[in-house]
Amino acid sequence: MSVTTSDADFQADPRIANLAAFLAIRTVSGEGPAGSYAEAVAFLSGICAELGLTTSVSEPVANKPILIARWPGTDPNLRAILLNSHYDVVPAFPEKWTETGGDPFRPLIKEGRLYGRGAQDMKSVCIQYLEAIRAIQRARKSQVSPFPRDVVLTFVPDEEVGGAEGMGAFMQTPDFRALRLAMALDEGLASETNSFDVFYGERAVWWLTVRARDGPTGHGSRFVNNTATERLINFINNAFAFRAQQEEKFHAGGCKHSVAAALGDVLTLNLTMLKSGVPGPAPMGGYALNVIPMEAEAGFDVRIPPAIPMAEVEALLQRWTEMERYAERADSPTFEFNFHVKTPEHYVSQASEDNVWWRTLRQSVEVDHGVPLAPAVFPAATDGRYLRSLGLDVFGFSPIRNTPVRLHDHNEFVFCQGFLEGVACYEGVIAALAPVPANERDTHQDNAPSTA
Ligand SMILES: CSCC[C@H](NC(C)=O)C(=O)O
Ligand SMILES: [Zn+2]
Ligand SMILES: [Zn+2]
Repeated sequence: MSVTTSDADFQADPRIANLAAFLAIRTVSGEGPAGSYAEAVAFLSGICAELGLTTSVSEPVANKPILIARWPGTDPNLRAILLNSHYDVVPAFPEKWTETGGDPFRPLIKEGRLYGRGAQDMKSVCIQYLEAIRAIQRARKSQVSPFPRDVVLTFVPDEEVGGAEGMGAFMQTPDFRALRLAMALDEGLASETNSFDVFYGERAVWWLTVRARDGPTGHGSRFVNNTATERLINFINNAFAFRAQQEEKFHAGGCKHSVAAALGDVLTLNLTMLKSGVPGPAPMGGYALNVIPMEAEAGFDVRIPPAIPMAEVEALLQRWTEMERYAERADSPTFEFNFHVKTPEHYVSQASEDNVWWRTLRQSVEVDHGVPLAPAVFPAATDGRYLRSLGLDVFGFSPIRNTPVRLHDHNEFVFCQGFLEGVACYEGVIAALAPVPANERDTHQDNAPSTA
């Protein structure tokens, strides 16, 4: 992307100024008391008021406000288009933010880039939605929507910590049901290529601990076999062998997508916790190092692509506990699985031409805006899974391209020019989706609460 505008020009652009001001609000999820959540909602409400949008706040969990804004359309019988975004961000390590002088919450424009925590994930999208509506209103010299469908915006907290007290709680409320949604746009990822990545589904998340318990013990000077640690290590090695196959598949997959998007096609499994040992005296490192522990535990983050059935992974977990040479022994440790997060099923929206929402989005972005779309499975979990679990078509789309993926990373930034391109892109997308006539895909969805 050639940058011809100076940093001073970008600084003077009120759309970029709005993003910079929003980036300065410290909305780190989990950093209570949630004063900054309220500040973010007040800030966004101010912009909504400028645009004449009706707003309300839903607070199913105290101090975790969801801002709802509505741009009413001309036909109240039609279901609404939802533009969802989260306003919380992940923590940052100030000393690593070399581009902003050590403060991730002091946004800075430098060489056409706007730095700040949340620049990609996903405060840029929050502001792009609003600025796109402003642009449509300006072009028409009216704040009254010309489109049949309502456009609803939801700005939610806590996505970064799993969304249970954000979108997860909100979708159970009458406030959510009152939205009467037809489909939704939600977050995507920055793309390192010239295309925009668009996500029609997500990998399922399994966070589990595996415990081998009641194994043989004894003196650390002897050959004690079939122990909890040995069996757990074997389990881990089996898991890692499968992981290696998946990694090979990932590398063989070519470069159709950015790395992050290509992850959506394979299963990843990482060992994120490991513990064992018998407590002992401090001089021995706090462990009785000459006693064989009867128990060992490992924790894993597993992400399962829609192409791999969950039952297959369940069967693998069982198989990895088996170790042929100890099959007949009575002293084998018992394996216990504890799932701390377990996405129950894959929710996938149809990214094909016979889905009117996909067709309309694709035409708007590819044909009208001239940017290719690369459909993919989101590698991690977003609030999109809650919405998809209701049967809604959801497309994860952050119109940021030719940009290194810096979400959750130091010196997160967007190109100012790219941010403005995204505003123009959403102008077209909103103008394309909001007039879609009643169709078979928006009459059967009742947006009822779900237990997902
Ligand atoms: C179980 S919810 C976890 C949510 C988190 N989302 C992101 C986008 O990092 C993740 O995928 O780890
Ligand atoms: Zn995000
Ligand atoms: Zn995130």
